[in-house]
Amino acid sequence: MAPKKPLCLPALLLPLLTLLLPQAGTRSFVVDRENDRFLLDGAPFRYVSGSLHYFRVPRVLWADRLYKMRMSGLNTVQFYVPWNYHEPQPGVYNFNGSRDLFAFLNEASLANLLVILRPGPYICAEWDMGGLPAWLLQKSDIQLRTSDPAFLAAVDSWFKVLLPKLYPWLYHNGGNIISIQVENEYGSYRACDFSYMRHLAGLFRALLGDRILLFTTDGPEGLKCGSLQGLYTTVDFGPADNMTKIFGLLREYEPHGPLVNSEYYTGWLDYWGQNHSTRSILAVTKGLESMLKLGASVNMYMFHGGTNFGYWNGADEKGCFLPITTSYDYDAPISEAGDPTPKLFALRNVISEFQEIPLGPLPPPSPKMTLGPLTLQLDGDLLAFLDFLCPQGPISSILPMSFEAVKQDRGFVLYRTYLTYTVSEPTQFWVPNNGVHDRAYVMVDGVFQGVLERNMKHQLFLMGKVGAKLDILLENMGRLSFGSNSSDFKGLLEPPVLGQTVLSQWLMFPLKIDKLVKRWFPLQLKKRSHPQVPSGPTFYSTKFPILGEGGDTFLSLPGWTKGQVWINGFNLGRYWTKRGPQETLYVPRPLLFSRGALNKITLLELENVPPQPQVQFLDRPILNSTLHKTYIYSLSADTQGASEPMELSGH
Ligand SMILES: CCCCNC(=S)N1C[C@H](O)[C@@H](O)[C@@H](O)[C@H]1CO
Repeated sequence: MAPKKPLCLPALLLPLLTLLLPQAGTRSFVVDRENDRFLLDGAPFRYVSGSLHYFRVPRVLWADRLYKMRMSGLNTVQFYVPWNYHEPQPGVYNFNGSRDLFAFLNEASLANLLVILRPGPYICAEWDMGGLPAWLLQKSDIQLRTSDPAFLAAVDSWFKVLLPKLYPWLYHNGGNIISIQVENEYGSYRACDFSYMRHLAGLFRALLGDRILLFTTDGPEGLKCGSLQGLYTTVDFGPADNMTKIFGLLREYEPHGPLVNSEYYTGWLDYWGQNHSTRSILAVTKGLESMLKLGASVNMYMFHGGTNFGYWNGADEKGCFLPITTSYDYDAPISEAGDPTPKLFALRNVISEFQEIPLGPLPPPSPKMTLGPLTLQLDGDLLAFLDFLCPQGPISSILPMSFEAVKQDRGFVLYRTYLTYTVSEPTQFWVPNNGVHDRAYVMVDGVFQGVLERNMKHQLFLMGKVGAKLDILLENMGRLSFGSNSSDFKGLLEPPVLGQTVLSQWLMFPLKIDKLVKRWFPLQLKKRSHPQVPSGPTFYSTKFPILGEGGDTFLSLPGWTKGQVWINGFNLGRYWTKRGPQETLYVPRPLLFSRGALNKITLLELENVPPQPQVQFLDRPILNSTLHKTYIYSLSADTQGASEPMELSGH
């Protein structure tokens, strides 16, 4: 059902346009307030929906996942549109390949699924900066998610590109989008800026017409600041919450119309360094059954979680800085590898009590593959490839500059200075005001000295001769996606101190590591320098064939500490074996070459390489490893002294 692309007509002509589109007059999705229900084409309709994020699933697997959702008994799929995934620089738009949102809409249509679309501009989803583009922070005083004119100008510019493209996909225009959410849990944000929400509502109406159902979603505590006249109010809550109480609260905002839970949590997210989260099948199914009995429409968040490939994970800050893991399995009904779980069959049984589900079996789990162990070869330390990693050369400044100031959104920046005097005794090296955002790997003349981490209490002591090179590789571990501190600047935000001396005269090297790794594959760059003893940020790689057809697999990195992985040039995401709870990375079968063709795996190990630099491919994931408690510290004011490790409270 690929509707024809509309002309880009002025908004006032939109209503006329709908009469020209095929089937436009006969299709409708509306709220029937008299009978507390939705009507689809005039008939009573309740959606049973699931969340799946196209930006967390390789495009070649979209159809497979959507088919499984349909066969589970869902009639609708809900997904966000991350602004930062589609507008990498101001005015530069990308809707191609894995970013082709319209191809995803079409796949949903082919799977006979209606769509609930959530374009933000802020989305959260544990996604980097909650979906907002990092380049907004180049105006360092911008007030995100408010009626700040600078923020609204960027929002307007983005939505004037996106929303007209969605117009033909609206249900009443012949498409499959039945409703669109404005912002996301705005009531949980500190600003409570009603002129901002009114601006968004006006913009959506102007660009989408007045027939599409616009709604808001908030937790029970957010309804006051998150709901708005003219937008249908919905709530989100999980199996452990008091449904009766929360729906009662909702009725204070929507006395009539269908009850809607827009995010019924089937599982939960994971943070590096915290225990793996799960939600019981019994609790999740009981809650769904209760809501369906009430006639409520429900979206299960997540129905299929997928993966935070690359650097796309977001973060949370609860005392410690808590990056989200690479896996977004979410203990969801469909696993990260796309396999049906016992939770899915249990939910399918519940759904079948209330509405017809498609006949036929759910597809079985996909074939899995084991391989290895593979021994990796040392390509060289990261510093050896600096010319390739930063071909345009460094930016020089007296004080260190942030990622935003050097226009690097994610990944790594190398900060370099030279000792202007000899430090003959081990001398404390630190960054005031918790100024490491987020992890610093410190080297003196190329020799790894150790790590400083945001909100953690590490102590480093350095020595060096006058003129010694002091290098700090700064890692952006993902921008805060939730909470009030939404302007999460990255980099060395304060000049480091050695003993009593504030270090100045810095060179900043924004590193284009992904470009280098892609160039390596299939080319093998000549080693730039004789590799030193492997320590600190170091590249390793190897090539390997898959003799048979192969299958999905899970990369295990026993003994490695922390870093980034690429397979055939694709950035698979972060690993942090030493911190857990995730110990394996999902490798989708379509990333791999089979029948003997050579694949290439490249690691950037940031800390310490194991004596045996080997990796393995397993036929099952390990997402709940025992945490290494030494890596969990309390937060304290100065964050510079050692503290006793403690376990953070899980969710
Ligand atoms: C640590 C949770 C931060 C708040 N987010 C919550 S409650 N959630 C609601 C939010 O709308 C959604 O995008 C997800 O972020 C979800 C948690 O998976």
